[in-house]
Amino acid sequence: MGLTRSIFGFASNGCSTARILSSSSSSSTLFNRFTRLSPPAHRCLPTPCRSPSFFIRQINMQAQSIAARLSSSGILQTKGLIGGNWTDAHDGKTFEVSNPATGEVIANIPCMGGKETNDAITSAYDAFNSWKKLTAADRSKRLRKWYDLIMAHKEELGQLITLEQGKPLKEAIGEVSYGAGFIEFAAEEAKRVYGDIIPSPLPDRRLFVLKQPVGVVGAITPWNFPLAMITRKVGPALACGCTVVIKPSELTPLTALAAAQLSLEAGIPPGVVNVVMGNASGIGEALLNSPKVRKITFTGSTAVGKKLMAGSAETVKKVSLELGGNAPCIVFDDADLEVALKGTLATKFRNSGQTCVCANRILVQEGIYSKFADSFLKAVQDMKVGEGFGEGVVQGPLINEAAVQKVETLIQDAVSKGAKVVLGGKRHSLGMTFYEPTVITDVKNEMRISTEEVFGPVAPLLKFKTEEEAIHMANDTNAGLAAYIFTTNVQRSWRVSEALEYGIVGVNEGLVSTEVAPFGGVKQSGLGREGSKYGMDEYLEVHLDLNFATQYLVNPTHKNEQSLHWQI
Ligand SMILES: NC(=O)c1ccc[n+]([C@@H]2O[C@H](COP(=O)([O-])OP(=O)(O)OC[C@H]3O[C@@H](n4cnc5c(N)ncnc54)[C@H](O)[C@@H]3O)[C@@H](O)[C@H]2O)c1
Ligand SMILES: O=CCCC(=O)O
Repeated sequence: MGLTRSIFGFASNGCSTARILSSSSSSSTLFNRFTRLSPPAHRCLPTPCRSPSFFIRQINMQAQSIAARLSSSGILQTKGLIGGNWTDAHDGKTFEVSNPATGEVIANIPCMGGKETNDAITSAYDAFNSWKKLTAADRSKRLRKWYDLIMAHKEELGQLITLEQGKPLKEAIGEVSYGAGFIEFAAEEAKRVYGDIIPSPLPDRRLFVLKQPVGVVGAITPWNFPLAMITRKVGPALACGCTVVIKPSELTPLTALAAAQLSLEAGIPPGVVNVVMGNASGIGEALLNSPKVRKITFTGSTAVGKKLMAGSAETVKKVSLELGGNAPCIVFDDADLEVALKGTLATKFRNSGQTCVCANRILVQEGIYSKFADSFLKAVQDMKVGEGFGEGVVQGPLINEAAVQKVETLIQDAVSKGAKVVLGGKRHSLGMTFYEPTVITDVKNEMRISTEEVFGPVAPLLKFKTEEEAIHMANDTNAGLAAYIFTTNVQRSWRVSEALEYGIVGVNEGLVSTEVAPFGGVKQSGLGREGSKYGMDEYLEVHLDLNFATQYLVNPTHKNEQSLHWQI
């Protein structure tokens, strides 16, 4: 118990469970390392003590001071948010959130399930009635204020992301700006939810098309972008007049809770934004089963997305799915080598390769293959791996042990089928879930490393001869999220881009995500789009008002003598 310290500076006491959780440094680390393998639902534990619930155990000085600053800034929350109230689980259970770089427990969070989710749905349903009736200008102002607050807390939110997700601080702060951008864009777009007036076939009818908010939205998000994957949904949902129940990943709930706290400060009324987390399947079932939830918006794996889509059928909910990718990155002989290298490195190693739009297969034409491979190898060799807060670090840890094991399995499979590891290919000497930046050559499109999403810092190089072969290889997958091509031939750039069966194609560009453009996939990479005006449509229903009241404009004594022809 002696080593257990809350960031508020006093030792917790009287909590037998806390004692169990805070055993010696090494066993604590080991415990956390392995518990991150299990589904969060299985990690629900009795609440260790009444308050505070935010602990940092055996942390290094840097993490400790970051935690203290985060706490004193008041944006840190460690309970669920239901109807504007910070809430514990009804049975007092909690689960641990830990730092993937060190295994240290950062916080104990209420382990919520179906009951709390139903409460959150009720709150969101009640709040919907008044939120949808605010003027668009009013909703816009509050969203703008939320954006401003997030940007004002950019550094702290970035630190929080690095603490719970592991990405380098610079990238984490970049995610905050990127994520906030979706709220800023939605704040502007809220004022432009236009309808239509359709020319009527009859003189005394008017046909108005109104756009109305869908209703209560269940938003389920992954751990790889703990803020941006939430704002990309919640910004437009709120702008359109919907209310939300957010279920962030149990691996990274703290950023979601901090963002929710800022939404309250921004004047977004209680119940409009709710956050529950803990038992993913219990929460999912409650969201799916409730007829009050009219929309499920999900970002995550294709397997879970399919389940949610099937589960939405019973109550016929609208569904948006942002699922896994298998991005080909095609480098043609005529590519500008510098541009191709820069773009490929950016798309491959962003977030330690844990991005749905990361290059999963790097297809290089035979004429430039050796030159590209040599330069690529040199650049990857220079990448600094370490804890996200470390100076000059460009690659942090993977999210958990399961992620490392997946990478290992895919590499073993590729090597057993003839691929060669030319760089890395093993765990990093830093231990934990750090993995060496890796380059593999002689990869074939049939290997598992090409057909499955790697989600790690592994660059598989494949060789191709012709443009047709490259297009065939690129499209030979069930996924269809992002693809990249590098060429200086303008005709080819158009031709190949349009032949690729993908929602997004980067041409001489490795970073394709922005709030002003539609983001989303085709085939099994998903349904719908996020960002831009298209992202707004996902939260709107089309309402037709076929209005005969205009008879009184034509002639006050006018009789309904004419009908639309299909009613005759
Ligand atoms: N297309 C995109 O925009 C996009 C963006 C980011 C991540 N992703 C994908 O997400 C995956 C990585 O994220 P992940 O590991 O968190 O994915 P995941 O599918 O395991 O989990 C995503 C979310 O779903 C929840 N969940 C899991 N089972 C559930 C259930 N039965 N009911 C309700 N919720 C459930 C999780 O707790 C989490 O909050 C990758 O495949 C990646 O490509 C896609
Ligand atoms: O992981 C997928 C989302 C990444 C992005 O928005 O660029």
